[in-house]
Amino acid sequence: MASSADPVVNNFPSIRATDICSIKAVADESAKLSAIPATYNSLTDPRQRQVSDELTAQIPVIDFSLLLSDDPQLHAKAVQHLAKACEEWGFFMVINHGIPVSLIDDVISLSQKFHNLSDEDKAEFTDKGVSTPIRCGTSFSPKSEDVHYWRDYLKVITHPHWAFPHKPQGFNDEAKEYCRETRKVARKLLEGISESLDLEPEAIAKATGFDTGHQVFIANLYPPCPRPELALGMPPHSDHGFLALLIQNDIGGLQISHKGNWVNVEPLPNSILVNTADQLEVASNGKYRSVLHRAVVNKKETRISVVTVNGPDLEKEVRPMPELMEREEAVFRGMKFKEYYELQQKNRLDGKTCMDHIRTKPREQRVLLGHLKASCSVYGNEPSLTVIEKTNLNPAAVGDIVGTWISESW
Ligand SMILES: O=C(O)CCC(=O)C(=O)O
Ligand SMILES: [Fe+2]
Repeated sequence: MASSADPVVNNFPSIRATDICSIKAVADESAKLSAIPATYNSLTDPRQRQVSDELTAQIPVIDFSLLLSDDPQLHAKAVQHLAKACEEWGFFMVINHGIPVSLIDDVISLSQKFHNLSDEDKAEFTDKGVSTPIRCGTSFSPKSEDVHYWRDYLKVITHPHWAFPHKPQGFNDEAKEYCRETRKVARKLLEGISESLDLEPEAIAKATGFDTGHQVFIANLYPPCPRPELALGMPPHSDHGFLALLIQNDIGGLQISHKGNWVNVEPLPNSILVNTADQLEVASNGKYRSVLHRAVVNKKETRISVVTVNGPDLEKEVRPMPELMEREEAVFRGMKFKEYYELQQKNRLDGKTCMDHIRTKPREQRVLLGHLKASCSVYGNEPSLTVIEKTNLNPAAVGDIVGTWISESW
């Protein structure tokens, strides 16, 4: 096991993400080295590196054209598939989404070009706080972190008001088109998800102001890392809105948590990867749990991912849908989305802990964690199985909690 006492880690001068503009520049300079700064050593326990490869092929696939179908039976099938994907995985690949491949390719290559601009060229966009429409930086929230992440980011608030960097040339126009397209896909998916909860298709969008809602465009760059087994591009976390839509260059690195296992995501050609996010968990009253995910890095190649996170109106207070409350008890309290978003962005990214601020039933979780810790003389799949047996709980719920616990404790 490597630790900060490992000479391979320690022969690199200590670097804090607060003192650098990008990890890309550090990686470029250190390309021939075999070390990383100890401040980037986040995978301290080998158990955190375990991946369940056999689950990759089981990741659900949603055919978007069926969701749009005029044939009620085909549409109903698609809604059923969505329900299953949201309930069991919180993650799915969307095929036949209608977004041109050329647009996707352009957005990825322009995102890479943006990150390749010099530090001076990017200086005007340096992250000056969560409410700034355009901000670029490195890691996640460097000031609040003990350990940093091997990632540079550009984050732009693209809806309800459009803002975007004016360079490199063409980026603004292509991104505008892409953001519009992904909002359309996200809205349709949200309609299908609404239906799958026995609500009117428009119900969630209307109650939460989706049409004046918040969209963030995030371009992530993960440079090659000399010790990928020690560093993470992004730690385990869930996203803040309803649905996050992700595209990437040909390099893998996204992993999702499924029943306590980390699973590599291998996208189908031309698919868009979708994960359900925190506000959907709130609106569905905990039925569709936001998926815990992370980004791993590799030794040789630069990975680019582009995410649009599509959420409610910042001024709306999001709470479990009132129609669901006729038959259920609320497991979340309402919170203005602006407040939630700022909470999530300002702090250290830490599993799903941000949701603890709005849970009405944190006790249930603590009891579960107690069972889990007590039963955890083994690792991998077994603790979650033990907890499922002991508590008779929904395996997906246990998987989530196990994932959060793994990210907090290991
Ligand atoms: O790059 C990835 O695969 C994950 C990115 C991500 O989770 C995010 O930007 O929130
Ligand atoms: Fe994410």
